[in-house]
Amino acid sequence: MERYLILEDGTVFEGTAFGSRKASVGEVVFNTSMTGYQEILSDPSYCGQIVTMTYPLIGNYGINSDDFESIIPAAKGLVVREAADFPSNFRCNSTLDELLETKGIPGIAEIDTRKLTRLIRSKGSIKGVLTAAGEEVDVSEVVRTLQQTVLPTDQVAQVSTTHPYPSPGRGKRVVLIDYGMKHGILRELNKRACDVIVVPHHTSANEIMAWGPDGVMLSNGPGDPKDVPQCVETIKQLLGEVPLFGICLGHQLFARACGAETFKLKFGHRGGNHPVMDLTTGRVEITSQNHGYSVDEEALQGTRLKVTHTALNDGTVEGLKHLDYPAFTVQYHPESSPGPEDSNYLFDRFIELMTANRKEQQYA
Ligand SMILES: NC(=O)CC[C@H](N)C(=O)O
Repeated sequence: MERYLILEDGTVFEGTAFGSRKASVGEVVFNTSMTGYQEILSDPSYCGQIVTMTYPLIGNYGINSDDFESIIPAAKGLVVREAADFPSNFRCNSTLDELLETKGIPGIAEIDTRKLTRLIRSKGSIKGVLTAAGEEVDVSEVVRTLQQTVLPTDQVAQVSTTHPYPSPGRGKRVVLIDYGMKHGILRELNKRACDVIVVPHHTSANEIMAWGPDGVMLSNGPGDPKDVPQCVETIKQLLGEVPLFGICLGHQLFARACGAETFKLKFGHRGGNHPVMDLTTGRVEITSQNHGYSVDEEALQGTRLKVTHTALNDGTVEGLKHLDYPAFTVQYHPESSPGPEDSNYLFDRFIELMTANRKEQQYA
């Protein structure tokens, strides 16, 4: 059945519908990962976005019960060149088409994803509509409405947990602030025996400290860091009280809490092979990334933040540490899911930081 992807600049892509039959609106972005579509679709940071996969064959190993990064995928749509009809993998228990249908996410196939990606790269991330399957539309009317549409700014509230919950361990007590957490972060902490309490994004610093944490983890999440100023305030209050480790949105919120600025990148970094240099060691990590905003390096002057990592593709800030307090953050995804695991060591660094801080407090 036919379906259209219509962009706010008037470009129309005609393709075939799969997944949910309904229409949807979102910011159209592209991801260059060759595999990992299940993790990408279920990464809550894609809330409100229509994701284009640049790799031409998607769905070929199906969907399994192990690789979800959240229970309810929040992406607004999926755009592919070819959607595999007959997946083959020993873990596969449903098709991509079935998943998208049950979760109410529209998909479009047979799209020239190279052309679409080049368009996004030259014009920047752009609003788009996936039309309802089989429905004829008045393109100029759709474009006009789309141009006037303001996309929601409450994505963090949409995907964060509403109640605190434990993920117990016998090791370090970590309060994990859920701005739209990928399960991979929790998995990495639990793998290191952490006693994790996941809390909603609006939890106050007092409530967090009342759990007696050894450290606080600031998760990834969707949207613009400027849209959640109360989360920035909470981080300000936590800074210096407890070791902090932030990932992606957590990194951006931390930077803002320390007086830095963030800005929107033209088309973002989304993929599984982004090279990042660790400026301390000179070592290059191949990283998994998904972000549309970035910390402004120039605005770091006058703050107590030091750049620890930079992106080799465009030189933007990829890691920060605080010069006075035990706190560090990265823009990329050390939990991978999907992608290379080169930066997994950062979770060990967080454990070491918590241990060192505990010792310092004991002998203070
Ligand atoms: N993965 C993330 O946490 C993304 C952070 C933020 N929403 C951005 O797009 O930059």
